[in-house]
Amino acid sequence: MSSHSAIPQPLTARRGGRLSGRLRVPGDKSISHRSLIFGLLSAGETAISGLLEGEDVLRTADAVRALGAAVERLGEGRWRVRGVGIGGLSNPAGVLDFGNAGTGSRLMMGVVGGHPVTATFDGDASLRKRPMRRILDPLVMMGARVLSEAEGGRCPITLEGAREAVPIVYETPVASAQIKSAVLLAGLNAPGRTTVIEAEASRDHTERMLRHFGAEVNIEPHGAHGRRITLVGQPELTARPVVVPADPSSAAFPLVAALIVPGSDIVLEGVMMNPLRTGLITTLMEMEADITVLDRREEGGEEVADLRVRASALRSIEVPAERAPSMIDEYPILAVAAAYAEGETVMRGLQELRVKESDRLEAVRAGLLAAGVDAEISGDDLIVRGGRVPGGGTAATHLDHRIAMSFLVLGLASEKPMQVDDGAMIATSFPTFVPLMHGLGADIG
Ligand SMILES: O=C(O)C1=C[C@@H](OP(=O)(O)O)[C@@H](O)[C@H](O)C1
Ligand SMILES: C=C(OP(=O)(O)O)C(=O)O
Repeated sequence: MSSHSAIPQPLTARRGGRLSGRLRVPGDKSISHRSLIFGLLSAGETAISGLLEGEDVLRTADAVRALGAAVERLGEGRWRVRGVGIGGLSNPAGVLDFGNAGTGSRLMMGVVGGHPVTATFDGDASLRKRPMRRILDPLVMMGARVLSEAEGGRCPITLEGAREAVPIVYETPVASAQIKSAVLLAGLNAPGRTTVIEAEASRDHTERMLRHFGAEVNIEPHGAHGRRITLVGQPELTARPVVVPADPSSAAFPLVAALIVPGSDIVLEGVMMNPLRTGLITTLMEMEADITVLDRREEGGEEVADLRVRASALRSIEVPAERAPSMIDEYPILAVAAAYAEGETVMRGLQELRVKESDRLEAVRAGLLAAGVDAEISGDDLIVRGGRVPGGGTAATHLDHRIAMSFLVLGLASEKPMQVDDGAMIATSFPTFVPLMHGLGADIG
């Protein structure tokens, strides 16, 4: 078990003056995990810049090292991975401890599942609750064996990878980039074509990176919103430089803070605008948020832009279920924006929120109630009745970084201060959150 269960760090946010200034949030977490993993699976030296140095990603760096790569930190966000190439993994000496990270653990299960190595995956109390059958099922079809697992397919899990991985055609049971990526990563060491079909398109960073490192990937539309992705197995992956853009899921916190704190005017620099990640921006614009997209450009194979955000009178809306994959991690902070929007906001189709770092549907509802905001869960939908935000309570974070940051943002504009019971997990995805928010003028401490 990792050190995450250490002493809780309560934090309080208070209403203050307007937020202003420019900031760049750290590198994208999804791309950071993947850059290290592709570094491991490539021949040669992968140079990474802008890597997110959050705890989740550092756990992936440790695992990549344990599987045989040389991983070096050269400076802030600058890392170098000397890979072993597909087929070149070694058996790790100890347990692979992924801490709080669903992405790191699940993607690495895919890597191990396609290789003749055996590894034990574990993590903190939150990760131990998360469902892993969704990853193990396709890997078993590809020839991997689950040697041991905790009840219900949970960590700790010992996985023996396939001696000779079998390529499969797999339709994911839920829109999940983690399931898709695990199958494709296992498919890298399988002869022939591995196909993943998803009914709703999930983030495509794995597909983009496969191509960037030299693999052949074919992507076709599937149904109204889905995709069919085919990878040609056993390519020669060659080390390529990776430039990690700023994480839109982290940018979401200062963005919503600027919308709800009266008089605010900020610029978020170089935010990744991959269309499979920008559902929150679309939704906030529908809520009449004043967001101007400036200087759209390309950085490291992804579209990025600067976002100017000014305080806005938000209005409530209905968010359709099919938008969920493009803003899946942003619902907690969207619920905070909804608390400040006049009227009833309905967010549909949020069943996947129940299996994140916490049950986010329930954690958001409970946190809003603690802040004096009327919120309700109806089936898989979340309903927030916004307008007045009294604050003055404590939100329970359940080892969930996004719950912690969301309710701290809420407290920047509520009538009374808002507390979170533990801010320690913020370091998993956005270790500089508190100092960057201070830089804008926010009162969090
Ligand atoms: O592939 C990824 O990098 C991620 C996929 C999403 O999870 P699911 O695949 O479970 O939806 C997301 O919630 C997570 O933060 C990052
Ligand atoms: C769901 C998340 O991450 P993971 O699945 O990697 O733990 C998240 O960062 O919101």
